[in-house]
Amino acid sequence: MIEARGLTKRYGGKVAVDDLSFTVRPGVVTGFLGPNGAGKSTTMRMILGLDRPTSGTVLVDGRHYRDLPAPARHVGALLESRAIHPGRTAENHLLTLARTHGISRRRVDQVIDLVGLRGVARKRARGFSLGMNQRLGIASALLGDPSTLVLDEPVNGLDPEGIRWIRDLLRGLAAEGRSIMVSSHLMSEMALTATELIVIGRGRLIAQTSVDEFVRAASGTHVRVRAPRASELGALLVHAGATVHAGTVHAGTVHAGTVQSAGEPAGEPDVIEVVGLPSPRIGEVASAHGITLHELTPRLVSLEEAFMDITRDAAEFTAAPALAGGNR
Ligand SMILES: Nc1ncnc2c1ncn2[C@@H]1O[C@H](COP(=O)(O)OP(=O)(O)OP(=O)(O)O)[C@@H](O)[C@H]1O
Repeated sequence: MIEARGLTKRYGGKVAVDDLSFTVRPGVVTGFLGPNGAGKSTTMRMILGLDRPTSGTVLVDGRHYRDLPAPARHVGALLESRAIHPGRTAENHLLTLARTHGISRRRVDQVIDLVGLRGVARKRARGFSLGMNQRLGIASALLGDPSTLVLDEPVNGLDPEGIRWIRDLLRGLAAEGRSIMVSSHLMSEMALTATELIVIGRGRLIAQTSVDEFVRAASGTHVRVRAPRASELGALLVHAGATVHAGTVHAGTVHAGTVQSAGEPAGEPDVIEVVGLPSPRIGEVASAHGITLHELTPRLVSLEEAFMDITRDAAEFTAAPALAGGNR
C-alpha cells in the first residue's frame, strides 16, 4: 500500500510535483498516467526514497521507505531500464542482488522461472533484447516477494507478446493481494491492465478514480448529433461553449475550439460530434433555434480520448493544431 499526502518536489524554481495526495490500494493494478513532464518519475523516485520530498510525505505500508526494516520485502521497483553489467549473466545479476538483501538462492530460481528467463539465465546480459532486459528488471523487482510494486513504463519497447505477458503477470500479482502502481503511455494497454487510475498533470492530481468511472465521465460529454442543419447547429453549440467536430472524427484529433473546416472530406455532412456539452443541453440549444434533430447519441469514448480530454490543459508540451487543408 502506498499513501501520498501533500507530496511536493521543487527543483529550484520548478515545481515537479505539487501537493499530490493519492492511495495505491492492495488487490488492484493502479495505472499512473500523465502527459510528458507531469511528474510521474519524480513521484515514483520519492516513493522509493531516491528523491527527498520538498514537503509532504509518501509512505509504503505505513512507513517512509528509509524506515522499512527490509525494503525489498515491502516494495519492488522497475524504473528506467537499469543498466545491467553487460558481462554478467542474468542469474549472477539476481544472485548478487539477492545476497545484498539476504534473499535465498531458491527465490532467485523462482523469479527466473516466473519471468520466463530460464533458457537464458546463464547467458551474459550484453546479448539481451529489450524484452529480456525488462523481464530481468521485473525479476529483480520481485526478488524480495514484495507486497507493493512500482513500475515505470514496464511495457516500453515490448512486442505484443511481451506486453500481454506483463499484463497477465501484473493482474495475477494484484489478485494475490499486492499493490501495483504502473505508469504507461499506452492508454489502450492501461485500459486492459489497470482497474484504478491516478491521473496527474503539471505535478498536480487531476483524478483518482476507477478506469470505468473515468471513461464514463468523459463519455457523457461526447455526443454524436445528426441534423439537416448540422453546421448551423455546430456554430451555435460552439457559442454555447462546446468543441464541435465535423463529420466522423477519430481519436486523437487536434482541434482548436471551433467547427473544423472540412480540409478532409467529412464522412457524413449532416453529422457533427460535440464535445463538452451534455446531450440535454444540445437538445435545448437546437430546440431554441427551431433546428430539427435526427440523432442525439452520447458516445462511449476510449481511455485515450478521456485522457486527452482531461489532460489537454495540463500538457507541458502540446503540438500545434494541424492547419486544415495542409499545403496540398
Ligand atoms: N533533477 C531534476 N532537475 C530539474 N528538473 C527536473 C529534474 N527531474 C525532473 N525535473 C522536471 O520535473 C518535471 C517532471 O519530470 P518527470 O520526469 O517526473 O515527469 P514524467 O511525468 O515522468 O515525464 P515523462 O513521461 O516524460 O517521463 C519536468 O518538467 C522535468 O523537467
